[in-house]
Amino acid sequence: MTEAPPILPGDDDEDPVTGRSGIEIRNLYKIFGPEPERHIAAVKAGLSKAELNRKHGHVLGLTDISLSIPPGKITVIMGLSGSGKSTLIRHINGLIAPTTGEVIHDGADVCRMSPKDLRAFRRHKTAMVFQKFALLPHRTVLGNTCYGLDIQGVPRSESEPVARRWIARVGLKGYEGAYPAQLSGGMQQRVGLARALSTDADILLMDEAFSALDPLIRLDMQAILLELQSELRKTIVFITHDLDEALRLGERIAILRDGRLEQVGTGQDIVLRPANDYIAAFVREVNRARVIRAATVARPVVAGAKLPEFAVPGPEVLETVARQMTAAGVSHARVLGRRGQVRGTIAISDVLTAMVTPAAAPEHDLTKG
Ligand SMILES: Nc1ncnc2c1ncn2[C@@H]1O[C@H](COP(=O)(O)OP(=O)(O)OP(=O)(O)O)[C@@H](O)[C@H]1O
Repeated sequence: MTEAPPILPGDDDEDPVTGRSGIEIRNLYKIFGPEPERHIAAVKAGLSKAELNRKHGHVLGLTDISLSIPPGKITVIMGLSGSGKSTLIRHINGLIAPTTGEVIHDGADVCRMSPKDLRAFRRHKTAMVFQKFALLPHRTVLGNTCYGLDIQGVPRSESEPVARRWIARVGLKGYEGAYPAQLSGGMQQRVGLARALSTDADILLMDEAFSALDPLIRLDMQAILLELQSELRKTIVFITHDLDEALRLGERIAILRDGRLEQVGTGQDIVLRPANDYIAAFVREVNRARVIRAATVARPVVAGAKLPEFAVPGPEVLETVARQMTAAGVSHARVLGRRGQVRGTIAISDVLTAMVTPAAAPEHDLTKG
């Protein structure tokens, strides 16, 4: 196949069980200000962000966030500026304590860990990739990549081979001795990624990690992340304010607005079944052909009917399916699941209709079950 790798955020088939623990965020509230506890009851009773600010001079950062972050998947947290994305991700590694609520990982509440346990959790279980790269200017690529292992106390004789491996994996072999100032933005963020991966942390927290990059470099980094993730299956929490990036990367997408969760679901869910007008407006301009997948539009197989010979993968996006069917000169195709099983059939007219008509797609949604 000559196509680019398909965009596969999704609900087509179950992912293999990774055996790792995810993150469970429960009823999280965060009020910023000198006396957050004084106002929590009023906020829980419905005091709005604007009222809290006007009457009491406190800022409501997060309101009643409950979110399951599954292990081994990329969960994207998206929202506009000020919606609470950074505040939420900082709760996950305990950089911020909630006013009330819990962040459970491996049976322990990150918000209530002792300083010692929290330090160990941050160093060994989580790694962060930042928007502004956060590389140390006086360290080489190799020195920066070793940094996470240095603070874990791993000797250089052990950390350097690991770091060199990851430097090669992110495409920077040969640059081990270069300094950050000698690298482009994209290359610096590859170092950021190599540094995060070197620690072997299960949880990768990526805060607008690609937002400072030029569009093409950004696409490149997204592709690198997806490729690495298909093998590593880390628990990744990726923050972005960019819907295209969210749809490309997110196996699960949580949309925040003013500190509240508006919708959580797959990219398909959000584009095809927006929970409210706000989300609908958000996704209106999305290129549906690059989001909706063949399995979503497929019709169930009719017993006894002859199956078309031409086959398309169920997780493939419609843009690619349309191209494949047109190139093959076929009007109908079988739709296959990830394991090669027949999921249904698809007509080119269904593909084209779903690409342009908001209501057309969910009718025969075979992505569930
Ligand atoms: N330390 C703080 N003190 C007071 N208010 C804060 C603090 N940190 C965040 N806030 C407020 O909490 C809300 C959420 O901010 P946050 O930075 O989490 O949003 P964001 O979605 O990450 O925005 P951006 O995309 O601009 O980074 C905003 O109203 C912000 O002003």
